[in-house]
Amino acid sequence: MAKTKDISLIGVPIDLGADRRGVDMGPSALRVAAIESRLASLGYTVHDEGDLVVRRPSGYGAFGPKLKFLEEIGAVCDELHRNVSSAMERGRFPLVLGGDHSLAFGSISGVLQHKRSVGVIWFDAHADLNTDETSPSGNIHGMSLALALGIGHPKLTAIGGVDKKIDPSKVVIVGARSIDPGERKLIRELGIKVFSMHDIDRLGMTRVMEETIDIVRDGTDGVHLSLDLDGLDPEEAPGVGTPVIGGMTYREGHLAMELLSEAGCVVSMDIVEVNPILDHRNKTALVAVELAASLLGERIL
Ligand SMILES: NC(=[NH2+])NCCC[C@H](N)C(=O)O
Ligand SMILES: [Mn+2]
Ligand SMILES: [Mn+2]
Repeated sequence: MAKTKDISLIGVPIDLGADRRGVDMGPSALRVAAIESRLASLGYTVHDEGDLVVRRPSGYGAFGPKLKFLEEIGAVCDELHRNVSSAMERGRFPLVLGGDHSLAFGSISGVLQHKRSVGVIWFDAHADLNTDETSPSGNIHGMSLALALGIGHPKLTAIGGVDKKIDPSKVVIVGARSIDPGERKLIRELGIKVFSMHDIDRLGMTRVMEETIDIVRDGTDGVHLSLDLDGLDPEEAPGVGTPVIGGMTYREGHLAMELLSEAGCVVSMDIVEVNPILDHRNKTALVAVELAASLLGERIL
């Protein structure tokens, strides 16, 4: 699908944005699941750029339990912003291997450096639209979409340049089934389009993705896909830290990727929340690699 034939794999071994430890081993689990050779078999030249360095904290840090590990997460997102940006500068497709979902505002700000306007598809059981004021947990992985919209702690929203953020009318959340009260309020205020599991059940994935693609592609010059594995049902993707029952099936996930691949609009991607400690025989990383391969052009026939 993508016009670019070079992919940069950027590992971000961070688990500080979430409560359950172990998601920092996600990049390794995805490599063990053969992400590099799978994408190479589709004709891409894959450049594995290794992992970013994540500082080890001693406590929650200066901002306390309402914004846990803000300094370390901010530092790694700043670094990721530079890495994604330089991959795009070299004409490569940045594929970010997480790590928890806090990293996404770093990758999105990197993409924004190169595009006038970017659409975002947030594939997730959650909305990740909390701020330090609304978050029930203080975990930054539940705040990253809000941060990408420029909402949240200024120390984090400043990453990548304050003036350029994504437009809420160009964001679509797909697969949501666990939304906090403050997030619901923000979704209404900003008019963010959400296809919840209820909508997927009623409309079917084909219609959901057709409408999603229309929204994110219209008036933008590229789409960032942020794929949180907990969007899938825990039956298909058990290795995640915040599983929510009633998610997408394996086929629904694939169909979404195949339709996106046909649309040819995705320019960058995150794979996040793969936690091998909670997984069964690397099942979740293997599914993630399947989905990435579908997105990047693999077909049944
Ligand atoms: N990326 C994720 N898995 N986010 C889960 C967020 C859970 C909850 N909404 C919170 O803010 O704490
Ligand atoms: Mn998420
Ligand atoms: Mn999630």
